[in-house]
Amino acid sequence: MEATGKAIPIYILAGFLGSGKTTLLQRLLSYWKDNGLLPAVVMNEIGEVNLDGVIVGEEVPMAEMLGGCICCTIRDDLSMQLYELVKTERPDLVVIEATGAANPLEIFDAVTEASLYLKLEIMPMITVVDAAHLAELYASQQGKTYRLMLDQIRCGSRLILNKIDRIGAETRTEMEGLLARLNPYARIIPAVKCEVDLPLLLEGGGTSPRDQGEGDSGRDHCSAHDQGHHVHEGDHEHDSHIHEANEHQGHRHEGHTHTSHDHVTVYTHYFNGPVDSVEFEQFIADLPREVYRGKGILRFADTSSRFLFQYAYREADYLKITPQGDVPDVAVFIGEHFDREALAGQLKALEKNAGTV
Ligand SMILES: Nc1nc2c(ncn2[C@@H]2O[C@H](COP(=O)(O)OP(=O)(O)OP(=O)(O)O)[C@@H](O)[C@H]2O)c(=O)[nH]1
Repeated sequence: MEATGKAIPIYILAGFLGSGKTTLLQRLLSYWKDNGLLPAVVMNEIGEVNLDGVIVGEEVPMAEMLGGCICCTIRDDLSMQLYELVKTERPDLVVIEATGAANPLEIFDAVTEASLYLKLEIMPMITVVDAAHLAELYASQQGKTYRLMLDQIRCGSRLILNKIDRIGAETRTEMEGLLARLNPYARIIPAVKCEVDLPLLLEGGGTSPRDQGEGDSGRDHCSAHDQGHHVHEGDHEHDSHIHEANEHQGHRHEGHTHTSHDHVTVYTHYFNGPVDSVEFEQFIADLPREVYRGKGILRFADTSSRFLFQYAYREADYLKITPQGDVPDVAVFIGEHFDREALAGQLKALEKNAGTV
């Protein structure tokens, strides 16, 4: 067990599904590598395949936790994964990118467990917020997604208000004000594609209430957490808050299925062959509103290339890629209570039209 030596900084990237965590992760990894550091990554995907791993590339040491959410059923694995990663790769720092459906408090708790046998320094938590998505949910003020987003905002020490290209100036001012009210201690950084001043993002400790010796008004979900620079030494004072959060969100810690969060539905589709690009784009455009995230790798019948597609908050993006290694043609859809059978039927029809089944 690691008793001496330098503490390893642990960065937790929080933020709702599709907000831009992987986009930020890519920037951070390049930045650290350019500065001669070896970063390692723990990736958690609620689906069965790690497509973000394909984006990040093979040269970064990575632990994958698939098919569930860190904060629920597989959180006990996180400390083991961290331990293994640190022992085998000896990285200079570790980034944990949790599924966007995760409650950051519970990830924090899982990291705490690892700090019992590894010397870790938990760095200020970075939350990425999809500005357009937040604006829409703020207008309706309801739903589990909105509450989860609020929890993620309250827990961050750095809040990246991302995708400001998708909102107007007035909404941007409104959203910046909202973030400041929800979390008066965090640094708010507006951005497009998470293009932020990285040294500034990473610099300094947290601005947590404890650092400043202030009260914790407005941080009811994260008030017990010092998100600042410190070596975490088995501090358990946050437990009661975590249990509150669990009850509040109706989380279960056992009986894992693909719907480990009661409100989250996941459908993973493995393609039997290429599909028509126009038909697929139409299928994506017609996705029900309950599907809020989609990503995958597939082949189109009309080109020989493979494409990575991304769908987040009603915006789709296609990128030509050549994945390393053996990556299947697959698509993962995540949302709230959508009809998996219907989606499966539509995708099978696309395959049939292209003559692949
Ligand atoms: N319009 C716009 N799109 C963005 C911006 N930042 C990221 N995106 C796109 O949003 C999609 C999701 O980005 P990711 O970085 O994969 O999001 P994520 O939070 O890692 O997603 P999960 O891992 O599924 O939770 C991608 O298609 C990105 O290219 C932005 O500032 N503006």
